[in-house]
Amino acid sequence: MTNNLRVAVVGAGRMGADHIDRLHTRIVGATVSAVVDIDAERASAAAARVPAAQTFATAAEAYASGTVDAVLLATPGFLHEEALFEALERDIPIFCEKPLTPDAESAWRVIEAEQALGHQRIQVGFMRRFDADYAQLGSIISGGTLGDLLMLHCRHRNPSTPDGFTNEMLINDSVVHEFDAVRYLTGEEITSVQVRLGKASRRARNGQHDPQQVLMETASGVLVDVEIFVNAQFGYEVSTQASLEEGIVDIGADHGPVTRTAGRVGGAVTPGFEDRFGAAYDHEIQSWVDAALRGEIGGPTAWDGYATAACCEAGVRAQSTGEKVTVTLKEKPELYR
Ligand SMILES: NC(=O)C1=CN([C@@H]2O[C@H](COP(=O)(O)OP(=O)(O)OC[C@H]3O[C@@H](n4cnc5c(N)ncnc54)[C@H](O)[C@@H]3O)[C@@H](O)[C@H]2O)C=CC1
Ligand SMILES: O=C1[C@@H](O)[C@H](O)[C@@H](O)[C@H](O)[C@H]1O
Repeated sequence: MTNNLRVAVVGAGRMGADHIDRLHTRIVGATVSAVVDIDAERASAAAARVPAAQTFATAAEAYASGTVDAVLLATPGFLHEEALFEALERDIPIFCEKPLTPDAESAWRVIEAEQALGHQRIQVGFMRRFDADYAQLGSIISGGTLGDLLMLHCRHRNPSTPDGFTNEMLINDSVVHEFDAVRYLTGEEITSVQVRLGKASRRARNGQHDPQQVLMETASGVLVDVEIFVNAQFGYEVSTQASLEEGIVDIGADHGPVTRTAGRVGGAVTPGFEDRFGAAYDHEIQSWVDAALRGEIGGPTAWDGYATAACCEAGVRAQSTGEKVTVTLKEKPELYR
């Protein structure tokens, strides 16, 4: 067995370039052997930092080069399904940035393809599971010392959105993280999703109604509310307050020194997800590489991708109806139990 995973990174945009940098500088046991992007300039710019990496316009060309043992997909979510099939056909370790796919039907097709392979190959990029705050909250909840979890109050605020970030993407690209985090923290599936649209910010673009309030219920009745606000200007915030029978727990406050001087008190606001979740991304990719070298996966599965895609689909429907939409999942296949 090799002790160096040669990785092709497909999609060298904001997230792909960040993963290339971490694979090249901080991750042990892997090298970036190929950078794939339809935009040749982007591919070259990202590969320039990694002398050993070749650039390609398509994943197929990278695979044909014979230099690829595993693939990291960081193209937009609507392109993941086809790329996943292509990689599953080669039976190589796959790290797929979230979302697995944007809707339940396409996610289920991926599940079926992985089942046909007979073993798990896909790890989905829900990095919050690798964040220290989330892990600690998870331990408090599962440890039971504060009694049962009753409610979760979540805030998910981004400073602004890139061009092309649609109203559906508030759910499919942003709240998809809360869908996974809620499933992770409660150990339960989400049974319904409702979206409330109130007063909108004048900053919202591309047909977005921003902010939105997303309400969920889990199988045992835990109630969750999320403020998703993607043009919040001030900076980045992903924080949660958990109400348990015997106490309240907060995670996700800005960290760093708080200085009191000249009659003022304050610290720095987190600018973006790269800073808030930098360590979590490092842990998730290291976990993927370590597991891939053993022929396993090291994090959220295609089932997690499917279950969250079903929630996204319900959320997008709820955006237009305002009604509570039930989330119905197919039976969990043996491969994911
Ligand atoms: N886990 C997290 O916190 C985050 C995850 N993401 C996810 O990462 C993925 C990429 O997002 P961003 O980097 O923000 O997007 P981006 O738009 O910055 O980059 C996407 C790249 O894919 C390339 N591309 C498009 N079509 C392609 C094709 N057919 N073949 C090869 N390359 C192609 C584009 O030229 C671009 O360079 C998405 O799935 C997104 O949801 C994004 C931000 C944070
Ligand atoms: O995944 C991410 C982005 O795609 C999304 O657009 C942001 O809202 C999230 O905070 C970030 O983690």
